[in-house]
Amino acid sequence: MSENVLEAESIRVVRGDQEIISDASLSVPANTQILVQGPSGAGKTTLFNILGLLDVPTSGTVRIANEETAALSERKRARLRRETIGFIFQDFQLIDDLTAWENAALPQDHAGERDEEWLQTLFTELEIADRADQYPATLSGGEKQRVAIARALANRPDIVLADEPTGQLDPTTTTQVLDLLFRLQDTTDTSLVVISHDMQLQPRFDTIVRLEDGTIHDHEPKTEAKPSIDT
Ligand SMILES: Nc1ncnc2c1ncn2[C@@H]1O[C@H](COP(=O)(O)OP(=O)(O)OP(=O)(O)O)[C@@H](O)[C@H]1O
Repeated sequence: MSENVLEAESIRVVRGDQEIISDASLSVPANTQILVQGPSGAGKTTLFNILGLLDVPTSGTVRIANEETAALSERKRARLRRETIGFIFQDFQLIDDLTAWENAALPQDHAGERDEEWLQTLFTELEIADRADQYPATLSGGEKQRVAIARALANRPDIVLADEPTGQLDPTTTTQVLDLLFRLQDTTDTSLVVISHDMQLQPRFDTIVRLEDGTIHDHEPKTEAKPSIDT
């Protein structure tokens, strides 16, 4: 049995006549932080969608919780996604007519079971307990992203995938949101995979992977954590 929470192997993605990802492999061990960095147009969002089971590759395999996902029905993929992955997006993707609390509870509601105590812990840790009844339109960008972090962790996922999570935040708010995200990542034993073009995020991560022209070029592990990347 592999100890990796996610393994992507030989991923190739072709859309129309364009090869967006040529041959990318990524292993994500439990409780690690990985930054996938690359310039605009490198294929980061495409890779994010593949790793998060939101899209399927042209070829290659994605295993999550040791489950090979290629042959799964859309229903089973959705269930695996809900049970094992939390998502954070650049534009927050909160639902306007739900309160902060209701937005964060959505993954639990989809799974059929509310855990109000865990939600309360998340809101307290993220310092938004006093914002629970507010609607997204009345929240700042940093508060919206903290609600999105609560939503990502609501079902205690093995892995949190974040696509440019600080892209709409100013530098001070970026620091605050990342501090909270890393603290929760550590206390929940979740693996965090952040996809971003922002070079300033680098010093905070155990492992940095570069995605360029659809290919993963190298990785720079800074600690004993052992994510392995092959090109
Ligand atoms: N469905 C699609 N059909 C055709 N081309 C696509 C499709 N999706 C993405 N592309 C192209 O693939 C390339 C990579 O896109 P992607 O959004 O994954 O890059 P990115 O690294 O996330 O870029 P950015 O940082 O600017 O958001 C781009 O040239 C894009 O136009």
